[in-house]
Amino acid sequence: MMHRRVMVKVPASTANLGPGFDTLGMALSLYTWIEMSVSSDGITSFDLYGDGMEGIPTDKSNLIYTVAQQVFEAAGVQVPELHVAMYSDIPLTRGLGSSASAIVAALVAANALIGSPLSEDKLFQMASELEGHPDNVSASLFGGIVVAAWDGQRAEKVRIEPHADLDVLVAIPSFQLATEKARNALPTQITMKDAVFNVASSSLLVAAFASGNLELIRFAMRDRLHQPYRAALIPGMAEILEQATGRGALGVALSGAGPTLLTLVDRNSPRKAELESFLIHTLKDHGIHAETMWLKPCVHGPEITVSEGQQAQSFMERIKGEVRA
Ligand SMILES: Nc1ncnc2c1ncn2[C@@H]1O[C@H](COP(=O)(O)OP(=O)(O)O)[C@@H](O)[C@H]1O
Ligand SMILES: N[C@@H](CCOP(=O)(O)O)C(=O)O
Repeated sequence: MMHRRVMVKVPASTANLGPGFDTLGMALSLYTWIEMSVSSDGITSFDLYGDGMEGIPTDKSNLIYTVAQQVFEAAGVQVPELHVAMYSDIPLTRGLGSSASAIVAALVAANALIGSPLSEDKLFQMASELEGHPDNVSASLFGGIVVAAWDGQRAEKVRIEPHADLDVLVAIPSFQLATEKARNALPTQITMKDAVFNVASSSLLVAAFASGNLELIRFAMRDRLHQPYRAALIPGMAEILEQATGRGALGVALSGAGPTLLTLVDRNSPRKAELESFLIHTLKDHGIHAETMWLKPCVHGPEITVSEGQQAQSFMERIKGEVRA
């Protein structure tokens, strides 16, 4: 273990997919990489690469470090000093599951570093508990579309293979919105009518994904549990939710807790450019600058590479062919 290095590549995720609040997730082709090894000089250190890592702690309060220590504790081993290198293409605090991908990366890397004593299910349970909801972590851990339920004690999931024709277009506003803030915007009670609406929509959406019925997505991807309350935090969101399916999207939703807006698109659609322009201009009309990205559902979970001894190439040299920018 002393000279072992574990490289893990973990996908981003979009949670809720509209009506499936805290339940539905889909992995996306946007990634975080971390490399973990036992520190050779007995001091914990971090190399954080790329834009957007400002403010991420480089001491033992770092999320990757604290999650790794929970793995070691659960396995009954002690690895107090680590070296962690990290790079992420997933913008932080935008509703694309950056925290979940970091948690999953830390769990998987730490477990591999000590010879994988913890089962995948144990890592899933720990991830759900750490994130507080299972939707993002299950997508990052298992890939594809995942239906996950967590009762505070135990998480269960079923994975669905995404339809090959599904493309994903996201519009990522330039401002950040912490998940905690967007959760605090939600009411403590909702009407029976709205609850029934969401049970129906979410169930139909899962059935549409499972049966490959892309035409149903538009009708099923509607929500009354969280999106109406979060719309006040994201200028232009209400208009986009209302009009995107008329502009070429199969379905539209707030991605996770936002502020990113997500559309599902048939990859053969002739209206892709129209949709992209509609998203950008609607947000711009509301004073919001946004970056769009065309993504695919990511069909697999973490990719793990374990190596022993020194590496001739640096961390960034090894991943540079795969990063987005
Ligand atoms: N790679 C990372 N390493 C350490 N902390 C991270 C990492 N990625 C995300 N985080 C933490 O997660 C927070 C964002 O989580 P959250 O508000 O749930 O938004 P989202 O998960 O949608 O990006 C960041 O502010 C940071 O504290
Ligand atoms: N179900 C959660 C999902 C939060 O996702 P994130 O990517 O914004 O962290 C919620 O809607 O609060």
